[in-house]
Amino acid sequence: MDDNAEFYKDLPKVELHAHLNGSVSVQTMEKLIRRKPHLNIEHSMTAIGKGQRRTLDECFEVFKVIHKLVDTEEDILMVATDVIKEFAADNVKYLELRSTPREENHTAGLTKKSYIETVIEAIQQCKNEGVDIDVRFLVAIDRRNGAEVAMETVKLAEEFMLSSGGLVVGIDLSGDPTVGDGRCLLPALQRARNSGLKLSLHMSEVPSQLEESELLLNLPPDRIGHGTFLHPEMGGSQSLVDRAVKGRIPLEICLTSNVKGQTVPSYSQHHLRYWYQLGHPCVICTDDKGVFCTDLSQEYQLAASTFGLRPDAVWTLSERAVDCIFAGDEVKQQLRQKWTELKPGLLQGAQLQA
Ligand SMILES: CNc1ncnc2c1ncn2[C@@H]1O[C@H](COP(=O)(O)O)[C@@H](O)[C@H]1O
Ligand SMILES: [Zn+2]
Repeated sequence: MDDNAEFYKDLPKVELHAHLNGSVSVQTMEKLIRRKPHLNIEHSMTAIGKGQRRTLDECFEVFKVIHKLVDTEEDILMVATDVIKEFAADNVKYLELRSTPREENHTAGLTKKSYIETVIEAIQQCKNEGVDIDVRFLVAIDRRNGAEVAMETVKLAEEFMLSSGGLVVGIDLSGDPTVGDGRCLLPALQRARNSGLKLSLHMSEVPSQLEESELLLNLPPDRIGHGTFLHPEMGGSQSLVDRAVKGRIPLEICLTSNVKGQTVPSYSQHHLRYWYQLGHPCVICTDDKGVFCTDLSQEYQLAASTFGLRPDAVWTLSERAVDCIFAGDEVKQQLRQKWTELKPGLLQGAQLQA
């Protein structure tokens, strides 16, 4: 990696693909482990360090461990405020957090509703404290839980879309891609779309999801998570690519997540190359900054060093991400203004160093 780390850190950024419980930092994890010593959980069980890789299956085991540590309103409030502040410290100016509402029978009071309320409370607390970041929330559907839970989740999201003052903006479809069938989730996703919730769907994160991806693309989604195996060279199809291109449906790109989860063999073989060369909207994201030990600055730096992007191209990548956010035009305008103000100082500095 080049030593121009400061440029990537100072770059104003937009984060659109961050799972709350995958984004928990080492520092926050320490606090959680101290709260629940009886669980005998060690750091090595909650993160995948430098140079390490896991199968995607093993990644999903990590989430199970983290969920044991984060199972009360108090935990969720702490985790969410810490995560928001960490993104802000990394110069993320706009963040869409996503999380799967859980109810925990053994802990008094945690319901799916209070789960969402607690995340919203964290967002509001950060706002009241003047943390310099605009945060929105996507309510997540875990595909393994089936059609009924998906519908229930959409109804909850609809309620909060109306009552949260614009904080809940959409739905995420995620969870272990090797489990469950996206087909049965279509009615819930369709309903979400009709009610004005935006859709960000994990699609073709693993091979042989061709049919499912076709159905999901018919909705269509507002953004695609990963899309690793959509294109023909990866066993996808030209018609899938054509549809994504025609709809200009942005791809959320998570380099380290894909390499550490071994769905992509190496950074240089990442599908960002394919889509970037097409001129398709691609947004650099972290996915799970805690689990994969990264941050958004590092992901931008990796994209630049892997694909030879000069500072002005990196700037354009971060600026274009603003076009892909789910919040309305007014927010987009405010962000564009911010980017315009910051541009001269940052690019001049980068050119001098280059
Ligand atoms: C690595 N690639 C991935 N693919 C699919 N889903 C993923 C994921 N990474 C995270 N999640 C989803 O996010 C949950 C954890 O955050 P929340 O408890 O919701 O905040 C995981 O349980 C999974 O459903
Ligand atoms: Zn994801």
